[in-house]
Amino acid sequence: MKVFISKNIPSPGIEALEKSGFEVYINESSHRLPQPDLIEACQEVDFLLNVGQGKLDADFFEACKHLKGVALTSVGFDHVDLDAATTHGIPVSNTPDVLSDATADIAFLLMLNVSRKAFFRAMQVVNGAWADFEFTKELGTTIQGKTLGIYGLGRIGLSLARKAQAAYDMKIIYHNRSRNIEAERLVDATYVNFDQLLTQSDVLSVHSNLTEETQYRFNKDAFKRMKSSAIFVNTARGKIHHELDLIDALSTGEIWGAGLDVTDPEPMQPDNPLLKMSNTCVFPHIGSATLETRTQMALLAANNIIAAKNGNNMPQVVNVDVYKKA
Ligand SMILES: NC(=O)C1=CN([C@@H]2O[C@H](COP(=O)(O)OP(=O)(O)OC[C@H]3O[C@@H](n4cnc5c(N)ncnc54)[C@H](O)[C@@H]3O)[C@@H](O)[C@H]2O)C=CC1
Ligand SMILES: O=C(O)C(=O)CO
Repeated sequence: MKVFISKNIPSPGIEALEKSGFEVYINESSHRLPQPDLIEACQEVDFLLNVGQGKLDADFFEACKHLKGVALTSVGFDHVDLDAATTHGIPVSNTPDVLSDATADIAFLLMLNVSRKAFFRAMQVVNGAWADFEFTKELGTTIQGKTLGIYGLGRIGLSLARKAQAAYDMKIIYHNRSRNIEAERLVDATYVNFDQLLTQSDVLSVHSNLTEETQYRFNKDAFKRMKSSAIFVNTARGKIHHELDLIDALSTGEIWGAGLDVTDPEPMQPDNPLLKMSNTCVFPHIGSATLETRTQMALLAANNIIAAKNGNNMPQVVNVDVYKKA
C-alpha cells in the first residue's frame, strides 16, 4: 500500500510506516502543496498523512476516490470537511493529548511575555534603543495571584489551568458550553457564564475549537465587556477573535494587551498594526512545535494509518460515523 505525506515529518513517523510495509511518498519542499497538486499526489495512494492546516474540502474528497483514510497532524480539524469525508467513506484521524502541554506552554509564554512587555523590550535591545533602567516607563504587570479565564476548558485549557494555578497561584474561572466536571476534579476551577468570563478575567485565554458558534466570539462587544487591564490570549484559531475589533480594543485602551499564536489569515502580514504595539506578541502558530511533541504527533498519525491498513478502526478517528455506515 502507498501513503503520501504532504510535508516532511520527524523520521520515526516515516520509519513506522515503512516498517509496516508502506511505500512512502513525501512532498520534500517546505511549502504547502496547492490543492490541485495535493489531489494529483493522492490519485494513486491509499492514505494521506496531511501535515498542517491546508483545507481538505468536498472537492478534495470527491476527487480522491482511491483514498482509504486521512491522518491529520493536528488536533484541530476545522480545515477538513468531515461530512464529505464520511460521505466518501474516508476515516479522518487527529492528534489529541500529545500536544496539550506544549500548546499550553505557548499560551503561558504569551501571557508572561505580554504582561511584562518582554517581546517589545527585547526588540528595543535589537534596535539599539536599550532604555537605561527607566523606572516608570513601559512597565508591565504581574500575573501572580490574578484571575485566569479560560474559554474552552478541554485538554489544552486544563493543562494551562494546572500550570497557572501551580506556578502563579492564579484563580481559575472558565466557560464551556456546559460544566466540565472531570476537569474540575483535577484543578480548582469555577464555571462562569460568558459575560462573567469577560468581566472577571485578568487574563483571558482561548482554547475552544473553531466552530460556527465560536467564530468571532471575541468581537467588539466582547472586548468592551473586558477589564481595561485585561490581557487576551489566543492559541486556538485566529477566526475565534475578530482581528479588526481586537486592534481597535487595544488602540482605544479597552483591553491592555494581547498575545496570539494564531491569526486570520496565516501568515499575518508584516505591516499588521498588532506587530507595532508594545503590549502585543504574535507567534507564527508554534503551539506544538517541539521536537518531542512533533515526533509524537507524527507517530500517532502513522499509527492511525497503520491501524486502517490492518483493517482496524483508526484509534483517533474524528468522523466516527464513517464506521457506523460501513
Ligand atoms: N496553536 C497551536 O499550535 C494549537 C492549536 N490548537 C487548537 O486548540 C484547540 C483545542 O484543543 P484541545 O484542548 O485538544 O481540544 P478539546 O476538544 O479538548 O477542548 C476544546 C474545548 O472547547 C470547548 N468548546 C467548544 N465549543 C465551545 C463553545 N461554543 N463555547 C465554549 N467552549 C466551547 C469544548 O467543550 C472543549 O472543552 C484545537 O481545536 C485547535 O484549534 C491545538 C493544538 C495546537
Ligand atoms: O493541532 C493543532 O490543531 C494545531 O494547530 C497545530 O498543532
